[in-house]
Amino acid sequence: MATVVNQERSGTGSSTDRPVLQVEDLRITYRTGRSGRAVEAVRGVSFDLYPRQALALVGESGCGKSTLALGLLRLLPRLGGISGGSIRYQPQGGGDPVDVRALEGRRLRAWRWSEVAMVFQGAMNAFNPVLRIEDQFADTIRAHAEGNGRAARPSMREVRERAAENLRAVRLEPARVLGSYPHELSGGMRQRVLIALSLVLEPQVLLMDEPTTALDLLTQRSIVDMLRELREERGFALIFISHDLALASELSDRVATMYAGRIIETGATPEVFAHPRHPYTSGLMRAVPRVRGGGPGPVSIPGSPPDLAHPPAGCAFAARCPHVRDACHETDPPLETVAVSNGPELTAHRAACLRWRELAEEAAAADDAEQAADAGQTDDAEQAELPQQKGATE
Ligand SMILES: Nc1ncnc2c1ncn2[C@@H]1O[C@H](COP(=O)(O)OP(=O)(O)OP(=O)(O)O)[C@@H](O)[C@H]1O
Repeated sequence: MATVVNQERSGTGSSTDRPVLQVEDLRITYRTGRSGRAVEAVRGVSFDLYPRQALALVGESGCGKSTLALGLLRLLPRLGGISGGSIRYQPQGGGDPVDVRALEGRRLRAWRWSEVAMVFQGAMNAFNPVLRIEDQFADTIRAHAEGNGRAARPSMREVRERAAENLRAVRLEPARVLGSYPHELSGGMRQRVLIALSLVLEPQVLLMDEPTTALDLLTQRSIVDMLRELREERGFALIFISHDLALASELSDRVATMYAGRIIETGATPEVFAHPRHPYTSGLMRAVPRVRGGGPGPVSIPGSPPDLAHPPAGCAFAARCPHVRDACHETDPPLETVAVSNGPELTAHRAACLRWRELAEEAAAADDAEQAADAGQTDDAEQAELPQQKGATE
């Protein structure tokens, strides 16, 4: 087990870093309807997040990504709650780890935002529409100063200075933005302001739900570049939720595919996308259209995720899996280490599929056959060209 823990160390964090967040067998349950029927939306999720690491959570709608993020921040709606497992947070510069499940009241509010902050989906709804941007900064900075028992209330000048510093960090002109109302800014600017607001208390972890949804492609591009630079400059770890695999591949060091409330595949992002070992991850990748064309067109995954009020026996993906066998309906496979990448990002690649070994062998054989066919075609083409070239020189 000790080796697996070491292999988990990954991303840009060094192997001597301690995880900033350790999530162990986390379970989150919603009570729904009059009967209070239980729906387990997160069903035993474990992962370690290292300083400076960026982890992408991918998967279809309803797989539990947002519930997991809200649970990590203890921001679940009233009918939801953590029903099992643990979340441990390691403060920067040492100190005792924090049991996040045990935080309450003032301590919880002080921890949120100043240690772990979240940028929610939909930049407009996250603002108070009647407050200028500088007042939104003032609210955040002052609320946390009070929460931490600071005697003097930060002055508006201090607020403006801190806000300006953070706005410049997200490439916005403070003079243009501070006095504006949210509706006076473009979508891309609002998203940048939200990122600046979430970073103003210098959290160690930033959670983002769909960081670039509803933005045009060029704006998405600049937000992605900015996030990458900011992470390098400030050294926070990032967890982001995305439906967009291209974004995940660009912005994350590590990816976790979620399905029916579980992580069913995880590993260093380049390794997982080059060699997906769970048929669900492969299916998600095949469902993405290729911008440059070539190769087969996108293929959707038939069916939809299971109803978590009645989770199926065995593998939750079995009903939709093109490689299903009878055993898949009986056994719920655990995450198994399928490969270890020994590059700068030492990470265990793990997948929860009974058939991963066979499928990996089949995929390797198909790759070999394809390469042999390509080589054959090249030889044929060269042979076909030779007489012409000869003819041309004669
Ligand atoms: N407020 C709620 N009350 C009851 N059940 C909920 C609630 N929110 C989510 N769920 C249940 O939890 C499951 C996971 O939902 P969640 O929103 O976390 O998924 P998601 O992967 O983040 O989807 P999306 O990408 O659409 O946000 C849903 O299928 C639903 O059954």
